[in-house]
Amino acid sequence: MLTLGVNIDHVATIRQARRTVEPDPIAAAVLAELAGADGITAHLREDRRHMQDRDIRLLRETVRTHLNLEMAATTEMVQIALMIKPDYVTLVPEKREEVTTEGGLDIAGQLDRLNSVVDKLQSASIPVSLFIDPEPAQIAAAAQIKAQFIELHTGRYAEAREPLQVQQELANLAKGCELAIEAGLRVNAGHGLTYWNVRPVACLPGMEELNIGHSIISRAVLVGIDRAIREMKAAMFGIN
Ligand SMILES: CC(=O)[C@@H](O)[C@H](O)COP(=O)(O)O
Ligand SMILES: NCC(=O)COP(=O)(O)O
Repeated sequence: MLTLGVNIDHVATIRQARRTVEPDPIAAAVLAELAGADGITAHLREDRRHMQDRDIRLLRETVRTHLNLEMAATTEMVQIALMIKPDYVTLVPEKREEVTTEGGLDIAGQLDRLNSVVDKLQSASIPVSLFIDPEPAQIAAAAQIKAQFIELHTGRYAEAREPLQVQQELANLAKGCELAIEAGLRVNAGHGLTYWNVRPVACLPGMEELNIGHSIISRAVLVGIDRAIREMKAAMFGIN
């Protein structure tokens, strides 16, 4: 059954705009779970632009579904993950200057380094997901280093505007999903998914979890987080 991981980073983005204590992403996570979130996703960026270390510690104590910690594959982040023990880690590429995560990990280009990070996390019983573009070489590399999951980066699909381009990007995601499952990987997806574009991705055979943040939190500012999450689940499952 397809699940929804609600990414609460942008609750922290609003708090950090004033370096104050509200809104608290921990409260948002509790409300998200009450509204039907199947998991909570949080990205602890190296520059701490939104989530803070304290948030991750408290989320670990309070999340009742599962906690997906998104992080760069750095020594500092691996230490944090080993201490926090999230339910799974998603390794993502990070650039200080980017507005948001611009592309997937180049696993094929840093196989040894990522292999060692995946090993460290898995040795501590933390399953690992790798955030990648739907490219056959990256999928093969993810299988080679024995990650349990990949998360297909849906950014190019979300940004496509011409109908043919949208279809092409969706076909790339479908092919990526199929190749990954054949290679023994479990498949999640996310980035840039909205109420309007989520359904075709939700329908891809074998898709396990969609991680969605910006669109849900944007709607939550206007209609409340409970309604925003219930409406996203309805959009995923094609319920009007
Ligand atoms: C990896 C990913 O797609 C999301 O976690 C995204 O990075 C949300 O955080 P930012 O908006 O800081 O990029
Ligand atoms: N990994 C994707 C994610 O967690 C949420 O991305 P977005 O919906 O905020 O673009």
